[in-house]
Amino acid sequence: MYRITKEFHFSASHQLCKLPDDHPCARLHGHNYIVVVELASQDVDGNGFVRDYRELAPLKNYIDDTFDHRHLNEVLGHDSVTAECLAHHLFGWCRERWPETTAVRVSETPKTWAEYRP
Ligand SMILES: Nc1nc2c(c(=O)[nH]1)N=C([C@H](O)[C@H](O)COP(=O)(O)OP(=O)(O)OP(=O)(O)O)CN2
Ligand SMILES: [Zn+2]
Repeated sequence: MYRITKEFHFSASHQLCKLPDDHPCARLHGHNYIVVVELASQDVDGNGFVRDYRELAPLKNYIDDTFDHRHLNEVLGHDSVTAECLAHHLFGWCRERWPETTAVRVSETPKTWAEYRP
């Protein structure tokens, strides 16, 4: 099995309104998010690729246009935009376009990662 990953970055605000008032993440705050998409395949194509990294450019465009420097509660229309939620959302977006998508990971801070892998 071959696996490839590509990393994307964006900055955004969010507020986890379901958390208790004394939880710091219940306050409006922001992160420099990192997104990693993973694709896997038993075989490579004639170029030796699972998929050309350059074909993942639409994900960069989607992230830049939809999430970068925006308020994620407004973008996704709810008050619980966790890293898990973002990983799940972006997994669905990628899987629709690239069937070899196996996982999406999202980092909010240098110490944390959430992954969606069905
Ligand atoms: N499972 C999850 N837990 C938390 C999420 C999340 O998306 N999934 N999100 C948050 C906050 O939005 C934010 O990410 C804060 O995380 P935290 O680790 O608390 O960040 P700190 O830098 O404050 O951590 P320190 O331990 O103080 O370094 C919270 N939890
Ligand atoms: Zn946060």
